[in-house]
Amino acid sequence: MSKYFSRWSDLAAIKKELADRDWFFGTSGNLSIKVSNDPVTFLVTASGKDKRKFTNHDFLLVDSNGEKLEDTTSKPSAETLLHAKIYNKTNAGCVLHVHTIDNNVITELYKNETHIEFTGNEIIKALGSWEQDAKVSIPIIANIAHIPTLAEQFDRYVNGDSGAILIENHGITVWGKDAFEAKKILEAWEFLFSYQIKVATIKNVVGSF
Ligand SMILES: CSC[C@@H](O)[C@@H](O)C(=O)COP(=O)(O)O
Ligand SMILES: [Zn+2]
Repeated sequence: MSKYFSRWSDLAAIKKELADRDWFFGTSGNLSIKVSNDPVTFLVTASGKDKRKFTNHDFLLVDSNGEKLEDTTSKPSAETLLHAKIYNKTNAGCVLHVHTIDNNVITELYKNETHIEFTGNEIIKALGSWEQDAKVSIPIIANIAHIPTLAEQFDRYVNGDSGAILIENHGITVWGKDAFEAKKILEAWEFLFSYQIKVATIKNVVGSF
């Protein structure tokens, strides 16, 4: 099987897992997987589709600028430029972007903060930090409608082969060396967001008595 088809099936598999989690509300979300390094090419989800549905037109191949390399009427994701920033700058092999209630609410809870820090939770090990009392931090950037401007802001925090960035009241983008790692990172952050929101809610309710 060519690399193209093998990567296609890897991306379809992760898309199915995220769809099973119901993380693709209202056509939101976009996913990509690297196909080649030199030149950089990657498969990215087609724009505007319901990512819970599975068709032969779900993904298209694009170049390092996010321009399509296939003769198709499909358009690459509106946020392809964010994926391109990661592949051009790091050795990441997979990028996942989802809008969840938790990843939106957490940015509201930490409005005016540039980062959110988490410590004291076992799931932090899934983010690669194994030491006692490890701290992890995720940046929050403003949600700018003009994608090239958003991509410039986003690029400031693309600093390693794996990582995650929150976009305020929009969603999260994570990346890792392959689909397995990217999904692990995504799930660990979503766990931390959900945990933090529940703790904050309980403390608020208890505090009001
Ligand atoms: C309807 S969700 C809003 C979109 O603008 C975007 O944020 C998104 O995640 C999906 O856009 P897409 O172009 O389908 O990749
Ligand atoms: Zn989005």
